[in-house]
Amino acid sequence: MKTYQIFIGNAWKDSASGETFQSSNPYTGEPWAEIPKCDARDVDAAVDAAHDALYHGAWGKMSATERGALMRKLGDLVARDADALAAVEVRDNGKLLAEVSGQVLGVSQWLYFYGGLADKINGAVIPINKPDMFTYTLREPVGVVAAIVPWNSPLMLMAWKLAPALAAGCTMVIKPSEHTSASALEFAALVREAGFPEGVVNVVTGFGKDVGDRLTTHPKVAKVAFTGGEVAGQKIMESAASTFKRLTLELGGKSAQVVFPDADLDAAVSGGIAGIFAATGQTCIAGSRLLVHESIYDAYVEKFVASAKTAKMGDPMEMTTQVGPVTTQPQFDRILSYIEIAKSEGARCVLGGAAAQRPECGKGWFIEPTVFADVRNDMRIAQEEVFGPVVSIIPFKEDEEAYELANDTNYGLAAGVWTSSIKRATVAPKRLRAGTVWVNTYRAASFLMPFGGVKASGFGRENGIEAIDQYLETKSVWLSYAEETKNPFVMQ
Ligand SMILES: NC(=O)C1=CN([C@@H]2O[C@H](COP(=O)(O)OP(=O)(O)OC[C@H]3O[C@@H](n4cnc5c(N)ncnc54)[C@H](O)[C@@H]3O)[C@@H](O)[C@H]2O)C=CC1
Ligand code: BAL
Repeated sequence: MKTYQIFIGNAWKDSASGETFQSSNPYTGEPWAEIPKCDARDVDAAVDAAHDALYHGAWGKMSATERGALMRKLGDLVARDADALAAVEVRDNGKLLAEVSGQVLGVSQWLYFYGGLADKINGAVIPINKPDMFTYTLREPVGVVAAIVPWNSPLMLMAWKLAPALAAGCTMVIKPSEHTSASALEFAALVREAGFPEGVVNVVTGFGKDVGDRLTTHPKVAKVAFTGGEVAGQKIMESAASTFKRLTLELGGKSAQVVFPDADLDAAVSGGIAGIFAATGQTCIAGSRLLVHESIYDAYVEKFVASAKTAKMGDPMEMTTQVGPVTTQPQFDRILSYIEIAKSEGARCVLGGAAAQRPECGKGWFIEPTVFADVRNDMRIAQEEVFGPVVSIIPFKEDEEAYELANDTNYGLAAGVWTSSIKRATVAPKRLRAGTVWVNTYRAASFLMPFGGVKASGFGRENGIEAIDQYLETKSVWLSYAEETKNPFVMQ
């Protein structure tokens, strides 16, 4: 067992209560880490440290160029320790090392990119329509940011918030998921080593009801950046309302991949597999609905099942493993319950449909890659987020019907399109109501490309240059050089 401490004001501490909880390795089902169980007292200390760093400490006084340099140094340290960070993430999360390694190096990329942008944030001189006035805008940090992070890609989703927030000049309190707290605490050690002033980055661990709730109601927290489930997202919106916090919410999805009759079938099968079995289906952008044209439906289902059948399950540390365990016991139970719901609704299970009993899966929380065919879009399995390796394949006849089906969900995070027609490749992204549309590819991401959802998938955008705007306020400055004040009883 490894025992962790929380990180406040560049110092390691136990939780105020002294209590801890355990985190387990999803591959073995065994606990491996002891994590501090924080409460409102720890949150208050972390928020005070972040507030002081911004408004009274070194960070608020530092030039943007110096901030950027620190961020790039942190990026170097993450790259130096990438293997160790990835190993911690795999142990805690069960995600494949093959994917986690890329995500950890991505943390460096995000820090380099946003570090480079830090001193390119500028307001504007406004050529005002009034005499004897000089007017300009300042772009200032929004304040203390609470980053509430889920368990599916812990370090990567933390970096998507941390990098633009630090570039904007904000300070942060990070709350990782109670299921995967370790990697954020390992990362915090690098923040200190890089030489960040105390209080700029703080990490508190614990549960949504204790830590999350205090963070989202704390009067000194100006903004909450959240990735997670729809239910928690709604609660956060309600809590944040009392203190008018800015919000970015990146919630779930029920993303559709549309396979048109002119698609390259092998590529569309491979893209379908990438959409639902990568990360064991535990991604907000999982392509959990495959809408396939009726003329190629049977051929597609046959090829898809044949390909999914060969997926190698087992130890996520093995680079050849393709489907790892699900991250948490509650998630394991939830996925199995959705499989039973789908069966009871009359969906035809053509692959999997149970917990994996393979010897290579040991005592881990493994679910067989599961394929339901002949699903109707109004079934719960096609409407609700399962967050596991379970896909619904739905036939369609006309393009128009495909767009209607794809959009017929509360969510709007992502969509995929498979076609060789330039017309369809151009029309479909316009017709699909989603924050991201991939054409002849799926699940590509970059620090350069904005990411976020519409409808119940949330609002605000992470990544890309515009993500910085989510962490800035615009201040308008009016400077008069008039010789005399006009009538003071009317608007100037
Ligand atoms: N958009 C995404 O990437 C994710 C979506 N989900 C969806 O959410 C479902 C439930 O998963 P959970 O583990 O329960 O996710 P969750 O949304 O409850 O947890 C995400 C984070 O929010 C925190 N949190 C929970 N309730 C909170 C509250 N009231 N105030 C502040 N913070 C709070 C948690 O402690 C964790 O750090 C999943 O089955 C999946 O459908 C889950 C994780 C990531
Ligand atoms: N570390 C993920 C599994 C858990 O302890 O919830």
